[in-house]
Amino acid sequence: MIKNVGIVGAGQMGCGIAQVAAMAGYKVHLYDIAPDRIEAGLATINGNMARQVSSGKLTEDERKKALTLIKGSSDLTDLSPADLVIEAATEDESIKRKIYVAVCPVLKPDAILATNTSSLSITRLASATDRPERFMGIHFMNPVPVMKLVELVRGIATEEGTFASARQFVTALDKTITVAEDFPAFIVNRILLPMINEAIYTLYEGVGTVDAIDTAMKLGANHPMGPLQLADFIGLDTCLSIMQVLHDGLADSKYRPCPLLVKYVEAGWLGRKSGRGFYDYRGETPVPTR
Ligand SMILES: CC(=O)CC(=O)SCCNC(=O)CCNC(=O)[C@H](O)C(C)(C)COP(=O)(O)OP(=O)(O)OC[C@H]1O[C@@H](n2cnc3c(N)ncnc32)[C@H](O)[C@@H]1OP(=O)(O)O
Ligand SMILES: NC(=O)C1=CN([C@@H]2O[C@H](COP(=O)(O)OP(=O)(O)OC[C@H]3O[C@@H](n4cnc5c(N)ncnc54)[C@H](OP(=O)(O)O)[C@@H]3O)[C@@H](O)[C@H]2O)C=CC1
Repeated sequence: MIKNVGIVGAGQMGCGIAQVAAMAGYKVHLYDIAPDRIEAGLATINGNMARQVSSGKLTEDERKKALTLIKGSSDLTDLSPADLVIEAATEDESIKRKIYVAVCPVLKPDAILATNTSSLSITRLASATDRPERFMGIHFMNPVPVMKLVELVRGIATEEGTFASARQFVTALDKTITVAEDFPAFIVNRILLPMINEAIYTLYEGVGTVDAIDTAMKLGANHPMGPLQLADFIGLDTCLSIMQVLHDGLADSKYRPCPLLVKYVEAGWLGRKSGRGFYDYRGETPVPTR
């Protein structure tokens, strides 16, 4: 029975997962290596809930109750009471593997460890843990409080009890589950990221400007965000990592990351989270960078 949830990584996804878990009544501990990340994350969660109170989706009492359920620290041992830990750190296999090596000795023997990875092999990540049978992918979508879908992904060793507990947890968050097999980038990103990468090629080849491409897809295909706006929202570092996993894992040149995407990431232009990507967010309204 899951009661205590630990989250590793207080970025946009970790904080979103913390928010929805606390709103469903789970006790949440948010861990990040950087204490300022945790502070900023808790402030974002507070702001999101305050907005929900103003729009009448949440009462002030519910907000206060949910907030008291979330604690944060940079001390890994605070994850020891967790029945389920969801790792939502940077999309980099070596970072995730190091986290598992550090976190496993702290956890209860029967605790479940899950990853929110967008693309990496669950079976390969599981091999860096001491509990492959209690390890799986629980892949939330961004923004977590708004998006209904969660992909569940089993590794080769994932036990049925682990899967059933994850299903029960995600259902309690009022999300809809889809099951994906353990192939690079699963279902959503296998389809979405090549589209985003193609939009970046469209920009790179001068077929259209940032504004033309995003307007075309918003008004011409009824997408809520243009693909370049969405890439900035996801994070260009994450988009590049997913394309690299698709390219390496499926060995097909159609997944070649666009050189312009590589250049933006090398510049540290990671999208909204760093203040600049295909748009510049440092002013009052986002301005296209091309
Ligand atoms: C990379 C991966 O591994 C997988 C992925 O996640 S891929 C990305 C998947 N996500 C998408 O494709 C998102 C596409 N975009 C959208 O659906 C919409 O633009 C959107 C839901 C993000 C915003 O919708 P919108 O109508 O333009 O904005 P807006 O009216 O301001 O917001 C709608 C609601 O969402 C909430 N919201 C918007 N952004 C939010 C955020 N970042 N965090 C929390 N809540 C947010 C708003 O507060 C608002 O809630 P209320 O109705 O309670 O006030
Ligand atoms: N962005 C998206 O749309 C989606 C992302 N995901 C996945 O979720 C995960 C997180 O993505 P997202 O939240 O966007 O990324 P962010 O960059 O917003 O957050 C990642 C967080 O992990 C922290 N971190 C890095 N190394 C460690 C470590 N060793 N221990 C603890 N924390 C660490 C980072 O800190 P610092 O910045 O200080 O390095 C940062 O706070 C990734 O696996 C991503 O693929 C899944 C669905 C959607």
